[in-house]
Amino acid sequence: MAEGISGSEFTLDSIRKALIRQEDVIVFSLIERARFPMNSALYNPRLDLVPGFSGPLVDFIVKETEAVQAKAGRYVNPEENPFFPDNLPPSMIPNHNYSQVLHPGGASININKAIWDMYLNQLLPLFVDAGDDGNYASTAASDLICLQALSRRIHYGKFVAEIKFRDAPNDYEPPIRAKDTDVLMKLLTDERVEKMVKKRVEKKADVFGQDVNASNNADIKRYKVDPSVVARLYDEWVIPLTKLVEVEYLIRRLD
Ligand SMILES: O=C(O)C(=O)C[C@]1(C(=O)O)C=C[C@@H](O)C=C1
Repeated sequence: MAEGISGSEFTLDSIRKALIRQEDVIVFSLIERARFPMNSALYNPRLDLVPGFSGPLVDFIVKETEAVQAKAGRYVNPEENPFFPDNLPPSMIPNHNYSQVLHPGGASININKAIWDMYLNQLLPLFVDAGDDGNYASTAASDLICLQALSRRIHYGKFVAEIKFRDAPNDYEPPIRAKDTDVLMKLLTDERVEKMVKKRVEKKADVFGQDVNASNNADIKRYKVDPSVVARLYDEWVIPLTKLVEVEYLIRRLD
C-alpha cells in the first residue's frame, strides 16, 4: 500500500508526504497529456464511433479499461475509486490484505463525476492546444492517467479526515452530531498548508515542465504546461474537492 497508510505509519505527517508525492504524478500526467492536441472528437457524445456503444469514445475506453483493472483487483484498494462504478466486474485475483484504517462509511464516497466534469470541461481547454491528430486511444489513455491521479489525490481526503478525527475526536464529535458542515470545514482547514501546497505545485510545474535547452541563452522559459494552470488547478479544484471529501467522510464518521 502507498506510503502513509501502511499500519504503523498513519499520521497526518505521513499522509501529507503521500500527497506531496502525488503532486509529482499529477504534474507529470498533465505534461504527458499536453503532448496531444484537444482531439475533441474523443469527447463528442454525438459521434457514435464504436459500433454497438452509444456515447463518447472516451467513455468507451475508460469503461473498458476500468473493467480490466477491476478484474485485476484495482478497486479492492480503498485508495481507488472507479469513474464508472455501475456493473464493474469483481476482482478475479486473490485478495490483498489492505489495512482497513477507514470507517466503513467512507467506501460510499465517490465524487468522480465532479472530477470528470471539471477535468474535461474546465481543465483540459486550459492546457492543451486546439487541433486533432487522430490519436484518440493514446489521448484517452493519457486522460485516464490524469483522471486517476486526480481522483486518488482528492479521495485521499478520506484518510486525511480519518487522521484528523483520531487526533482530535473531542473537537470533531459535536459538529458531526449536529451535521454542521460549516464548522467541520473550518476545523479541517489549514490555510498555511494550503498556501504551501499551491506554491510547491507551481514550482514543480516550473521545474518538471520546462523545455530544456542545451545552450545557455534560454532567457525565455517555455513550458509544456503553464505553471499557473497547475496552481489554479489546485486552488480552484483539487484542494476544494479534497475538503469536500473530508467533510463527507466526517459527516459519516460516527454512523
Ligand atoms: O493537509 C491537510 O491538512 C489537508 O487537509 C489537505 C489540504 C489539501 O487539500 O492540500 C486540504 C485542507 C487543508 O486546509 C490543507 C490542505
